[in-house]
Amino acid sequence: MRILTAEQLSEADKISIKKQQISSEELMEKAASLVFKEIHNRLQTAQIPIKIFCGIGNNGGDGLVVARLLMEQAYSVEVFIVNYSDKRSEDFLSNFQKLKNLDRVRPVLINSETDFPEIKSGDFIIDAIFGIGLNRPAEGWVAKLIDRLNESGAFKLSIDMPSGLFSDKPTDPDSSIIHADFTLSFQTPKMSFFLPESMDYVGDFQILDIGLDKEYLAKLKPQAVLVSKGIAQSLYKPRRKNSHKGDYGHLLISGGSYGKMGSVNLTATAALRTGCGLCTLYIPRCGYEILQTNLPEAMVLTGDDQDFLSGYPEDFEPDGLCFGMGAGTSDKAKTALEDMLKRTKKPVLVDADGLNILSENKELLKLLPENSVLTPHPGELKRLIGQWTDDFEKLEKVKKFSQKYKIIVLVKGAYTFIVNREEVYINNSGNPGMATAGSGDVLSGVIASLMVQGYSPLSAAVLGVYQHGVSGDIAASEKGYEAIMASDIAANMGIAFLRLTESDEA
Ligand SMILES: NC(=O)C1=CN([C@@H]2O[C@H](COP(=O)(O)OP(=O)(O)OC[C@H]3O[C@@H](n4cnc5c(N)ncnc54)[C@H](OP(=O)(O)O)[C@@H]3O)[C@@H](O)[C@H]2O)[C@@H](O)CC1
Ligand SMILES: [K+]
Repeated sequence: MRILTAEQLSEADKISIKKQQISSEELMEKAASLVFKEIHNRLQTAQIPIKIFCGIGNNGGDGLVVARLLMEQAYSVEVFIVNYSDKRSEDFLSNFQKLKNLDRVRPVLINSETDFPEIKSGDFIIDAIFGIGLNRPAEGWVAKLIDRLNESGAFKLSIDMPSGLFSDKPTDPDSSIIHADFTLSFQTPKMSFFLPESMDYVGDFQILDIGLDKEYLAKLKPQAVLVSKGIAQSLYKPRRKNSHKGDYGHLLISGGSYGKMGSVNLTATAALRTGCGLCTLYIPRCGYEILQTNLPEAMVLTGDDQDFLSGYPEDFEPDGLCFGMGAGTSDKAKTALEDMLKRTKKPVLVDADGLNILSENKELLKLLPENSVLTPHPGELKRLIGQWTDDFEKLEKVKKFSQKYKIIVLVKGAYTFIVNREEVYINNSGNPGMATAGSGDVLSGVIASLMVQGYSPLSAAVLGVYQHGVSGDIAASEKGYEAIMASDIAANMGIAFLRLTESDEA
């Protein structure tokens, strides 16, 4: 699914109206009917008090249509017009008239704080105050109304956007923003739904296809692409019957230090569970027995230092390299990374302490082969690219960093972003149980394994992040969030691949 800006969507709105020869009022009726259907499906005419707060633009117009449709089904509905301006939109006005024509309804105008209704925690609030037309923070009594709705404890459903939240630029966290429990949004998800600073305002969300012109939408450059099962399936390369382990690549994983061999174990297990043909581990000597005993499927080479990574194996040509987990940031580990980068032209994956070494020795960034993959979590990212003022600036900085060094950069989080120069992919699989020690080590193993199996680094990153999330979702369904350990994510990778190749009908 492609993520578009407010400007692109309102343009698509106009073009669709023209091409489909419908009026904007008909499009509003269609969009709002879909919202009504979702509510009706869930409430099944339950007589709970529904309070709809409508602005005076088209988002408010949507709210008025939903109000009318709910009333036709005999729901208990009160309508409040948040009368913040006299510039009422045409479609608002025609739907306002239609609503007033129903004799049971008396929409209440809110012009100041004294007009605020009482809101109880058992109310069901529909928020149609502002949508994608928001162009400045909510102010004055409108801001106070938003705060009041938030404090009420009532369930809040936002139409298109939580009111007060910008869709594609930063919103001041001190401004008043509806804290929605659920958002029903039109046509495409919006960028702010996925960013750590704003995602909590959105609650759970669902996208309603209001039928904007597909041909036109396809031509637009998206802000980002939301990775779906379909995209993951299109990247997947089935294994051929007529093949042997040499066809699936030889991965070298370089990392570990005294007390941190578990990270290498996790990365290697994940890599093997993701299907690479061969896996060699390059580690300090203290890890030799540990890994040979724990993971007989992997081969082990050691440097000459007992406790820290050092040097790089002579006369060794793997198909791909993965560096950093548990490696520490000692001078020896730095030299190990430098030696590795000087010896290879193939894209590498650098994670964890490898990223910290790069942050402390920025000159090494220039040695990264083109299309190498970096997998920082927010702390590591900050050390690499410097501080940012908000999530949108962060993303711009990551894009520039990716362009400058010609590399692929992940921004790990609840939604992991995969940034390849100007292109951004957002992953939607996974769950909060995966916020656990070693989860990142497993992810590195998955992506690096795909890289040596002939996937392009970008495909490996997109498919790897998606599969890592699916595997975590399988673990969560079996164990619950709290009990997930990183090794469970590696262990379920096989089922995650079975799920990937299953059609949805099956
Ligand atoms: N595009 C689509 O695909 C479809 C869109 N549809 C619906 O239309 C919605 C967009 O409607 P919209 O453009 O009329 O804007 P909306 O969000 O109702 O705001 C109204 C006006 O408020 C104003 N304003 C802004 N900020 C303000 C502030 N802080 N405080 C006070 N005033 C402020 C500003 O006007 P201004 O005062 O700046 O002239 C703005 O124009 C969209 O979210 C969806 O629900 C569907 O019906 C069909 C398909
Ligand atoms: K809204």
